[in-house]
Amino acid sequence: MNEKPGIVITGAAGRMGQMLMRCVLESDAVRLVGAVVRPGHPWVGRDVGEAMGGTAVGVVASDDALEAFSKAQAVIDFTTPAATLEFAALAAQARAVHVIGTTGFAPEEIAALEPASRHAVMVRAGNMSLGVNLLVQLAKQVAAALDEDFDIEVVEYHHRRKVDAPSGTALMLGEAAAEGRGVELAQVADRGRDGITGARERGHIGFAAVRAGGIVGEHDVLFASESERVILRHVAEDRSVFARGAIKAALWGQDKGPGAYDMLDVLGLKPGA
Ligand SMILES: NC(=O)C1=CN([C@@H]2O[C@H](COP(=O)(O)OP(=O)(O)OC[C@H]3O[C@@H](n4cnc5c(N)ncnc54)[C@H](OP(=O)(O)O)[C@@H]3O)[C@@H](O)[C@H]2O)C=CC1
Ligand SMILES: O=C(O)C1=N[C@H](C(=O)O)C[C@H](O)C1
Repeated sequence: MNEKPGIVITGAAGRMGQMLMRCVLESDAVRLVGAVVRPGHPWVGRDVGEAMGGTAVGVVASDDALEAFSKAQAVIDFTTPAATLEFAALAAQARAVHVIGTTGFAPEEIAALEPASRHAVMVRAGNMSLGVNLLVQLAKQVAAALDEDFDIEVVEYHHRRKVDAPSGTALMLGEAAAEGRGVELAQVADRGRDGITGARERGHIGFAAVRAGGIVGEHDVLFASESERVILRHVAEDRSVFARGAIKAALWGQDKGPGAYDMLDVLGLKPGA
């Protein structure tokens, strides 16, 4: 390919959608070729640069996802589980790399993404930052090194508008800790404690979610015994860290075969890579 890969952003008017468009427009490696918004959205037919309060960039927001995807080499999608399921089928039809940052999927929705990944590259991660993906590996290592005398708790902090809990990142960290311990997260997860819960069960992995103000995203993995504590912590300072990771994934996917991948693949952090 002698041209920079063309990118379509879905959920273009959203918090991540706007950040993604800014980062794609600033990038020397990719170009913005489309922006998809919900049918009936006030941005339909408007130049997205102007819609974001700036100057025109020559890309008009559309509610026709398939038409937009057919002109693109990659679709970057931070929307909702229902929208992402629709976009997965359309991205596969257009043979575009589908980078999925959306979180809050039910297990059956994750399973429903699989058919699309047989036809095109799909990269999905609850967090696209380098730091969190490193932390995932560290959480696994620490969990493997410390026995069940250490209770594991994942604590996450996000802005007041976040709609899903635990965060996608918290679940990635919990999965990694469970893997390090050699257990199934579903068998040991404590989610949503309230009321007379009884004492904490040995070996369980707890989750707690704080929602307040404009917090971009912070995650702690706490390992606590009776006599000491280890805390692994990541703080996202601004949303561009997620957007830059997603662009990296879109570029990485250009020469890969169809399949389901994650950011550990993109960043070369998979054990044995
Ligand atoms: N993996 C990662 O690194 C990160 C993941 N995220 C995740 O990304 C997702 C989005 O977050 P955020 O940007 O804060 O949320 P927003 O609510 O700000 O944005 C979501 C956007 O998706 C749009 N949308 C929903 N359905 C459709 C549809 N069918 N067609 C077109 N557009 C649609 C919404 O439009 P409307 O308002 O009209 O409904 C909205 O503009 C969340 O799941 C979040 O957890 C966030 C940051 C980092
Ligand atoms: O909704 C958000 O904002 C974020 N969502 C992701 C998650 O659910 O982990 C990633 C990041 O923490 C911001």
